[in-house]
Amino acid sequence: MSGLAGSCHPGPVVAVTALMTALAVTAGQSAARCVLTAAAVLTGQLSVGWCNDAFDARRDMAAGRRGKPVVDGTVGVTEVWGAACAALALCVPLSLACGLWAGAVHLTGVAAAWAYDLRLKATAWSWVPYAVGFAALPAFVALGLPGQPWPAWWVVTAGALLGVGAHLGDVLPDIRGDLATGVRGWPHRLGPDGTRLLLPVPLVAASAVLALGPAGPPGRWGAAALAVAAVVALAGTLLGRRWERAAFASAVAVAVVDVALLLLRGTGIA
Ligand SMILES: CC(C)=CCC/C(C)=C/CC/C(C)=C/COP(=O)(O)OP(=O)(O)O
Repeated sequence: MSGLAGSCHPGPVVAVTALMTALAVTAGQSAARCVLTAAAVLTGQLSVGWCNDAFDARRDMAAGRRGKPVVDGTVGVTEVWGAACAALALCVPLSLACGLWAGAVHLTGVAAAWAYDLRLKATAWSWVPYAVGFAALPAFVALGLPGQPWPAWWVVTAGALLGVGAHLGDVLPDIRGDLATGVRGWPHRLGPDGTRLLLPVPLVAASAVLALGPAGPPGRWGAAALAVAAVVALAGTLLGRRWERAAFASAVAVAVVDVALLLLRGTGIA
């Protein structure tokens, strides 16, 4: 059981599910709908995480990659595939139970993420599933509100930008190891320096869209958050020339600002 838990990419699964549940609450979904939204997002994320480890198992074993349960032998590849398919099978009705449009949008995001796992991860298009998947998540929450309102442009755009930033940040620490095993996604083609320099751009752009996108002035908190994000990103870019970890840490800090802004703007996403 711990092997299965470890191979679902538990960190992102918990973080994305918690964030979307919080967004559902602030956006004004009913308690029952919030539970349904959380369950749909959880099963979608689990299916993508398990599919990723199951599909990569042979390569990870050949590379003797540490920290992967299928490589350590704490879970079998067949079990991980079974879990991925079971989670996906649950995700379909749970998503559609939030409404036809909401379900279709969420399942499009999940399908894009499976395409990442099965094919696009090792291509120049590796950023596309992240953009589509992360844009779909707030759209799913908005369309799950009473009356199925269309999401605001700025929340979908910010989601896509956060997704691109998440992709660059996820790959940055692994670029050199991945290149040794033949994976050549978009960040690998940019190289470690190119990825490090580009990383803050979509994240600060997301801050700007979240602060300035909604109608009316950004307010004191919005303006302060945007200023903090810009300063932290600049510091990360300068310090990152010497310490790559500083670039990564500053990107995480800007992403935290983005999440706070997203929740602050939660009531107006539709
Ligand atoms: C709506 C929705 C489902 C959105 C998610 C979007 C998306 C593309 C997620 C991918 C998550 C994932 C398993 C990354 C692992 O990447 P990796 O294989 O580079 O990392 P690893 O080698 O460390 O496992």
